[in-house]
Amino acid sequence: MANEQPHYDQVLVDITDYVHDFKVETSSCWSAARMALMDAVGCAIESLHKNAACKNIINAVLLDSSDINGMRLPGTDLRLNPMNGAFALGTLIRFSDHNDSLGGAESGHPSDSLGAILAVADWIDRNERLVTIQDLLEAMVKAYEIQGCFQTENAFHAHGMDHVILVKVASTATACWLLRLTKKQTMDALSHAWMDSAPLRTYRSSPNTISRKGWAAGDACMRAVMFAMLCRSGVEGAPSALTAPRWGFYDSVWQSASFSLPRPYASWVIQNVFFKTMPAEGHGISAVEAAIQLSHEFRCHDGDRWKDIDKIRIRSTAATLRIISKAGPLHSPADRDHCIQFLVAVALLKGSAPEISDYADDGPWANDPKVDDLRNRMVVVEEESFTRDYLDLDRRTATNAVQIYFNDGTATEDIIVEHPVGHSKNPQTRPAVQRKFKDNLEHTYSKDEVLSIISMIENEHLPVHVLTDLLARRSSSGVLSRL
Ligand SMILES: C[C@H](C(=O)O)[C@@](O)(CC(=O)O)C(=O)O
Repeated sequence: MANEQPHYDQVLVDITDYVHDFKVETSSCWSAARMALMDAVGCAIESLHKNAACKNIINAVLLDSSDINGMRLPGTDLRLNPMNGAFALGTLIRFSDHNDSLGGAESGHPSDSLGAILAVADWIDRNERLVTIQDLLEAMVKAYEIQGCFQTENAFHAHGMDHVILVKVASTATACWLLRLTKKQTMDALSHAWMDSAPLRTYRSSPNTISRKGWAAGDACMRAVMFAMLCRSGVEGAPSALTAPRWGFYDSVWQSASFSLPRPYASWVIQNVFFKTMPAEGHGISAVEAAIQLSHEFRCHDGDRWKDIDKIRIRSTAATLRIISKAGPLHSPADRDHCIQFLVAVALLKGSAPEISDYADDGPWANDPKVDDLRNRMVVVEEESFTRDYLDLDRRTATNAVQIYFNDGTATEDIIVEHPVGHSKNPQTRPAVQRKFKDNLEHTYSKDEVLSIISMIENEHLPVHVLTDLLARRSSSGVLSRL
């Protein structure tokens, strides 16, 4: 075979042209990006305060690192190099399964990339040149779009791959843009992201659902920043990383000649993500809403009333059955927040949505026999029309239907929820996301500080470090400390 230098793959060219040349202009897009930024920052602060396991994982990687001019990790007094910062922030945002998500042939969390974007933006702003809130928001719009366009029609899970490959690609592209790499350097860095491929998604699925699903995004963010930094320093890429016969991504792992993309990259995704109003796997959230409604109507959370339940039927999408329908013991918080039967049982018994502490091994529900008892009475089936509408870009429903059958032969209405709160088509979404942000921030910041953070996010000219300075918290000793 002739060892000719290949042209850059079209996928690399298109992502690069988009990330360097696209201009975000519409005000609805800026406002969507602000809301996404607030939500993701809130999720990071929430994990820091409510998820000890998350802190242990970050500590294990950071050791005692600190960098005097480093990016400031929100909620802490850590100053980190951008790679460590991307790991830590990406993990904090994602760990509690509360950050925004997007369905499609592949599902995923577009805000995972903020781990890389904010780490890099803050680090550049402190060390090299001004980076404004507007730059940060623009990078978010672009990362969301790249990840979301790939998610729409390409099922990475069908190849065993985890969707964080897209976090890696989207974060690499936007880190390169923020760092002002040339187009050639950007394509080189992107080629590394594709060559890196994806971890196996077995850590997200039964019987191996483990906490790695919560730090995989941090890992992807960290590698993305590393590729951008390497290529900035002149490291070469592999122009045909995807299309090279035999060894490229397509021949090696994709078993197909290309990806399918729904439309040219623009700014659709940021305006259509699903904001989670409860920390739970996204495909189960409308079932939780239905279960809460039923719990209130039939007082399932009252005393022994749950014992009158004979059967619970959940109709759902193929994605739900593939990702979160599980029988048998649940072994960890990750296993529980990825189990639709656990989510519905807790919602029925509590009469409200599960919270982070409800998943803990020593939490109130993990060892409550009522939960398993109810789980055993559930039947989860696919409703093909739900799957179709979920994949239909115009409808994008996230439907579950829940119906309870009682021992006396009666049954409840079949409660169908198509657009749960958090969906862009649900009018309650914006106020709910604003409430969630305030609740998450008020763990750490005073009400006045929360108002200042909101007005900083609204100030497009503000240097990013001014925001991250306000988000930083001193430890009681006033010195740099680990989490
Ligand atoms: C996007 C999903 C979620 O809402 O958490 C997902 O469950 C998707 C998946 O497992 O494929 C996730 O863990 O990222």
